[in-house]
Amino acid sequence: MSEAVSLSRFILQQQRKYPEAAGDFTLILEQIAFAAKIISREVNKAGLVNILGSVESKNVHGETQQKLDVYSNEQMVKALDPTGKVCAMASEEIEEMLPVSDKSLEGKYAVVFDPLDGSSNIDVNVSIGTIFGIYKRLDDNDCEKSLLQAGQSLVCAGYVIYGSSTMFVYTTGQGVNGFTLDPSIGEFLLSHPDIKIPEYGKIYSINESNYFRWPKGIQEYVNFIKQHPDRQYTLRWIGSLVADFHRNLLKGGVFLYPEDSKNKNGKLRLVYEANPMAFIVENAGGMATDGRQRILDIKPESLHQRVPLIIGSKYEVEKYLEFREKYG
Ligand SMILES: O=P(O)(O)OC[C@H]1O[C@](O)(COP(=O)(O)O)[C@@H](O)[C@@H]1O
Ligand SMILES: [Mg+2]
Ligand SMILES: [Mg+2]
Repeated sequence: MSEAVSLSRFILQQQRKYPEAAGDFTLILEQIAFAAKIISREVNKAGLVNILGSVESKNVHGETQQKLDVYSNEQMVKALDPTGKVCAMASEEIEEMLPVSDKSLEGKYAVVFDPLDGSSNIDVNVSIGTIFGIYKRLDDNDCEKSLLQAGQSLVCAGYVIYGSSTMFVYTTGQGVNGFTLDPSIGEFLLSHPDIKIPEYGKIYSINESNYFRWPKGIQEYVNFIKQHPDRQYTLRWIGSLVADFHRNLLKGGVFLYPEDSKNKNGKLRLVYEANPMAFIVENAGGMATDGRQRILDIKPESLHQRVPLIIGSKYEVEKYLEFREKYG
């Protein structure tokens, strides 16, 4: 039986590679894992405690906020701000940049997050998640700028999946590693070292109910993979980006939330959904594009801008780009 390696020990071992490191980054990552454990506890007993359903308020996207959206957002802020290491935060659930307490103004990092991903699945006990990205502070005077950096400037990105087990998956640019929560000891333990996404996959994940609103190139691409001459593809759509992405990361495949006549820029948000996932997939050997350019090259203009997202196994994403090139 291989030795159990806790997330805390793994993070510390990574830190030792940087003798100049002061431990700020380590503390931030530890606090995100801490918030994830608290959210996981509430998710696991969601039907028993008053955390299902929605609250009156709507978020900046006009979506009715779920109680768990609000609760998860609070846990992330409560975990990050007291560190004094985070000078700015951006969350899906909050319109403006999140204010931080005075002592954090000197913080060297900025954190973006989707506190609860897959909100439409909360009340029906289907896997949901949390997504995060960490940037180095850009400018001493204007910390908000640090939140609007291109994804290629991320120093760390990860997600937590609250599914049959709770997993914490992250990368700092040197490989992608997955840790499973052992509730009996309250520790994330290394269970999926050095994850590599297969170059080819047989799974495609797209909300086909948007078919007739797609540009021709996307319709032709989906028609093609349904009648692929050599390989039998299968459709899987959970409706939680984290869960659909996680499955494809392990098994190979492609996730697509492209633009359509209703959602001109797709549905997902660049800063705290597309960028962190793109950083992870590239570090696992995969690809992420908006159909025209690499997601990580896009310079965000606003905290909540949307972007078409095509992400997953290299061959599958390249095949998609071929069809867009050919049919528009
Ligand atoms: O309802 P649709 O159109 O299938 O969209 C599902 C997508 O929307 C999302 O739920 C959006 O994320 P949030 O739940 O964080 O708002 C993604 O997780 C998922 O991939
Ligand atoms: Mg989301
Ligand atoms: Mg969300």
